[in-house]
Formats: sequence, structure tokens, C-alpha cells
Amino acid sequence: MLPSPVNDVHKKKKRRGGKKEQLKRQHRQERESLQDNMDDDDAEAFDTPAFASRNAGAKGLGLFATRNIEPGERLIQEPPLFILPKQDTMNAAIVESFMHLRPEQRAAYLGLSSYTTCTAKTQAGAAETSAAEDGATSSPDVEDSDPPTEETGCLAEQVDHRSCASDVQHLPRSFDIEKSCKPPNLASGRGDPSLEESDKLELSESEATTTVLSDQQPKVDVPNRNVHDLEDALQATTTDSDTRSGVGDTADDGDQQDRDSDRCVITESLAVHVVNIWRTNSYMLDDGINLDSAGVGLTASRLNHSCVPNVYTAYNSTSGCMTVHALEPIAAGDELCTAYINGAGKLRSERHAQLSMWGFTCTCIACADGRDESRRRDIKTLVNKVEKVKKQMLEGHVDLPVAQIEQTAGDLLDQATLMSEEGLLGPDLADVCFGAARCCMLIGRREEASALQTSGIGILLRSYGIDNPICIAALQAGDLDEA
Ligand SMILES: C[S@@+](CC[C@H](N)C(=O)[O-])C[C@H]1O[C@@H](n2cnc3c(N)ncnc32)[C@H](O)[C@@H]1O
Repeated sequence: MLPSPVNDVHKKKKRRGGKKEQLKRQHRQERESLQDNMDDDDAEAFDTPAFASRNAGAKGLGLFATRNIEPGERLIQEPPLFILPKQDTMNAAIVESFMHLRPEQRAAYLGLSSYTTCTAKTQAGAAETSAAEDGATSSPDVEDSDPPTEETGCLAEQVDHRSCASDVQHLPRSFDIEKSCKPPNLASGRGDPSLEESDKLELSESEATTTVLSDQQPKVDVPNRNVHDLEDALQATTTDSDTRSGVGDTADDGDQQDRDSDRCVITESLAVHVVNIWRTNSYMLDDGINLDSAGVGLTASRLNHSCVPNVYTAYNSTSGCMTVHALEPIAAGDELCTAYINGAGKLRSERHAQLSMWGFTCTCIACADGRDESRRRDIKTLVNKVEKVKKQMLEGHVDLPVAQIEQTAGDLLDQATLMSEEGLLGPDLADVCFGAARCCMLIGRREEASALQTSGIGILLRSYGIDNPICIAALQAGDLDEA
């Protein structure tokens, strides 16, 4: 369209519309160019990842920084292979989701490490052996780790809210936790001779039978030996169907070929392995509001645990991606570690009890022998102390005595300081800041409240990234400029 003189005059008039307009335009341009730069940086960051996967000694594989990393840098952004609602993380749902993956995804999934907490009724030994053969360096001798304090190895307090390795509470009602989830020595029958074969059931009868994801019969008869055999068989199933199709296939043949290559034969042992991989690698998909879904991300699955994590794993419910962000500066060569559990207010023995679900004893800096635990103990005391008041405030009690709110503000500030000193820099710290901000606000300490709110938002931005709905909501609620 040719420029119209009328439009031109109008534009000029508009342009002359005052300095305010000009400033606004300038700001908009600055914002746009900043956004462009950010996009470029992101593209660059994902072209050349800031980390590489390599051997992490006794931990198996791990992810290590290949260059210096800034706090808040997004390191991983990947859609989970599959997601399950938390209340549905039954074995059958896990196995079914696995069967619906594409063959190459199934192969990648089976390449993840698996700690054998659960074994098949008829194959207790085989499943355990296969996990070890599978390079699951995460399956140490149980004698080496803290012994579980109950015969089952599954304590109520081992149920964590961050990850699903300890999803025992979400197993089907008919599922007997006492019998189903055992450390490997018990499961294999080696550790407890009194254990009956029937006690070794992991999958319920209906879940454990051979299942075929196709209306046709499997072309490969899968022997119940170990997971490597099963993987080979799985591979053979797809290869067989691949080689069957020849030149000159019709479109129908193509469809048939697609269906064939999707075919997946599941035996009891493979099903158990699939479930154990889920238990070992799935994350609660923390979108900052709900923790009611879980998923497995191929890259994030290689992150090992530290009780002083330097990265945070989250879920962006808008993009549908799992994300991993740096919580602090990470030097080239350092390992990227996330926290499998929420261990802020927990002492080493409590953390270790929870982590036994993944089959290792943590040796991170916070777990080192002789490490002074007084700071964690103080955090624990404060967490318990403020819990009641926090609950009352969340329930909308505005008539709390000022002295009590002042005391709570002080306690939360102390907790935030201790957590920062302990290197606990994730969203839990943000929660403490927001709690303290709310207390300060209630007693008229507005400036302090605003500073705490800003710190909390900064932590959320570093942990989740600016495009995560939780950050967008926090920015809308808080002070945009200061954040
Ligand atoms: C989600 S996978 C992590 C990646 C795994 N290392 C691999 O090779 O694929 C979890 C398993 O890694 C191992 N692991 C993770 N953190 C560890 C740690 N701090 N110390 C020892 N082993 C660890 C355990 O065997 C655990 O069951």
C-alpha cells in the first residue's frame, strides 16, 4: 500500500504527541531488542550445551559443566518422555505409557539407569542381576548403604514430595507395600532366608502378564531371562517388522509397517525394569503450584543428587517442558546436581533414609564425615516453629498478636539466612522470603516486605525461568521493576 499523505500527517501529529510517547516507544524498542538478544543467547546456549554427560565414578553417569555457568542460566529444556498424573502412577500406567513410546524412545528409556527396589515374583534374581548388568551403577550392595530401619525398607517418611522414587503411597490399593518394595538383598531372597517366594511380588497379577501393544500376535517369543535378553527381543521385534517390508509397498503396507514397528512385547521382567526406571528417574513436575504429575526427561535423568544442589529441575506447564536452571555460579568441570528430596530441614540420617530409595548413600559436601550439622539442625527447629503460624496465616487468620507475627518474621529471616549459608538456594528459600515478607507487611514493615518479596521473586526467576507461569504470576503480583 502506498503511503497516504493523510496518514502521514496523522502519524506526524501522533509523533509530535509529546515526549511521553517517545519515551514509551524507546522503551518498547529496548525491550524488543533485549528479547531478541535473549532469544539469540538461548539459541546459542542450546546449540552448544553448557554441560556434557560423562562418568561420575560410583554414581554412574553424571552431567558436568563444560564452561562457567551463570546463576539462572537455563541448562536443560526438554519435554518429558511421558507424564503421569501422580495419583495414577501405578505400575500398569507406567508400563502402558512405555509401550506407547516410539521404538527409539523406548530404547532411550531402557538406557536409563535403574535402581532395583522392586522385583518380579518369578524373577527376583534376574531383575536384580539385569539392573547391575545394565550399568546401573546406582545399585550398590545394600550392605554398603544405611540399612533400612524396617524390614520392608520402605518407611512412611521416605515418601517424598519432590520425586517419585518413593511413590509407594500411590501404588494400587491392592498392592501390598510391605511385600512389594524391598531393598535388593531382601527382594532377591539373599538377605532374608525367611522371605517367601510369594513375598517377592512387585507387579500385581494383572500387571505382570505378558502384554502386546498390538492386536496381532508377537512375532518374537521373549524368553523370561534378563533385561538384556528382553531388550534384544524388543529390538528384534521392531527389526523383524522393518525387514519384512519390501520395495513397492503400498500405502496400506506403510500403515501396517508403522503399526508393526510400534509393536512392543512386554514380559514380566521387562515390565518390572520399566517400572524401576520410572522409580529411579521420574521427577515430580513442579510447576510451582501443583505437584500432581510426574515425568521422565532423558537428559534430566542423568542428573545426580546433592543435598546442596547447584541446579533446580522444574516443569513449565505452558511449554510442556522440564527445565533445569543453575541456582548459583557453576565452574567449568563441576558436576551439575539437583536435589532428589527436600532436605532443607533434615539431618543427614533423615536425608539418607529417604535417599536409600535410590540405592545410594550421599557423600555430598553436606553429608561428608564430620560435617557440623548444627546449621541444618537450626533450620529444622525453625521450620517446625514457624509451621503453625504459617498455617494460620494461610488460612487467613489476620488477628494474630503482633508479637507473634514479629517473632515469626524474625524466625523466617533467620531461616532464610541459614538456608543461604547452607547453599540451599532453590524455591524453598523463596517461600521463606515470601513468608517473611507477608509477616513484615502485616506489621507495617513495608520496605523490608518489599525487599524480601523482590529477593523471593529473584530466586523464582533463577529456579524456573522467566517464562514459567509461576514466575509470570509472581511478577504480576509483585513489584516488576524491583525484580
Ligand atoms: C536419576 S539417576 C542419575 C543418573 C545416573 N547416575 C545414571 O548413570 O544414569 C539416579 C541414580 O544415580 C545414582 N546417584 C545419583 N546421585 C548419586 C549420589 N549423590 N551418589 C551416588 N549415586 C548417585 C544412584 O544410583 C541413583 O539411583
